[in-house]
Amino acid sequence: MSYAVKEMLLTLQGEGVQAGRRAVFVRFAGCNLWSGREEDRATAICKFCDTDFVGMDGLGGGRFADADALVAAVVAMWDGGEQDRFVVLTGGEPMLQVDDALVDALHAAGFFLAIESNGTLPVHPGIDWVCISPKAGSETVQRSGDELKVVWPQPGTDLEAMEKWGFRHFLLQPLDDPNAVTNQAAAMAKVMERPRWRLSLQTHKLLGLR
Ligand SMILES: C[S@@+](CC[C@H](N)C(=O)[O-])C[C@H]1O[C@@H](n2cnc3c(N)ncnc32)[C@H](O)[C@@H]1O
Ligand SMILES: Nc1nc2[nH]cc(C(=O)O)c2c(=O)[nH]1
Ligand code: SF4
Ligand SMILES: [Mg+2]
Repeated sequence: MSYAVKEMLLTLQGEGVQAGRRAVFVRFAGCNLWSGREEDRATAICKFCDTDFVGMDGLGGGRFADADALVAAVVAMWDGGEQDRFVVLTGGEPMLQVDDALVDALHAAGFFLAIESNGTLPVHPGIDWVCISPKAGSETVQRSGDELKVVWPQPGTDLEAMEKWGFRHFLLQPLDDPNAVTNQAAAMAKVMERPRWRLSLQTHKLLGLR
């Protein structure tokens, strides 16, 4: 299978329990909860997306003919030794494209594989670190993994029900929109009220990283 990649970048994982780790990000093109067009945002299932995932025109992006071609680009972007190789598969929705061939080829190249997924599709069982970020109005079928990262506030979200899901870590990430300061306060207040949850900040935005 070929892969449509919006962009590829070397940066620090900014969010969640792995925040601070050097990582290659592979941002797959396309999502099943929003077209990515601004004129469709108001009617999309996911309305608050902070990401451009349309097309293959970003830095390091393109159409990769097969898993070996994509992994060669990831290795080149890693630009380091063979230890501690870390790749984050994101998007868009990566589970629309991630398959056995890609997971096997990334593992063969020595990478630890993390994914950022909206949970509407089962995550590939070979992924080493599963981050699910559910979206109100969609069905979360992937209810287990390493971290559940809920963007907050998000009307229609039942945190108590989610606490019964099979995750190791439960995170609230303030919604980044024009009300970001209010949203940060709401997320902090919710963590004080429900200590199962901890705060996830988008540290790359605070640091001016991509
Ligand atoms: C752009 S999404 C791509 C991966 C996948 N489609 C998903 O939603 O998990 C990456 C992460 O950014 C989060 N995110 C997107 N827009 C956000 C916003 N405006 N404020 C805070 N987090 C946001 C998502 O919830 C997700 O955890
Ligand atoms: N630095 C950085 N960390 C991230 N963690 C998750 C991201 C994403 O968009 O999936 C992201 C991102 O876009 N940049
Ligand atoms: S599911 Fe993820 S990529 Fe898709 S629109 Fe929502 S935040 Fe953006
Ligand atoms: Mg992002």
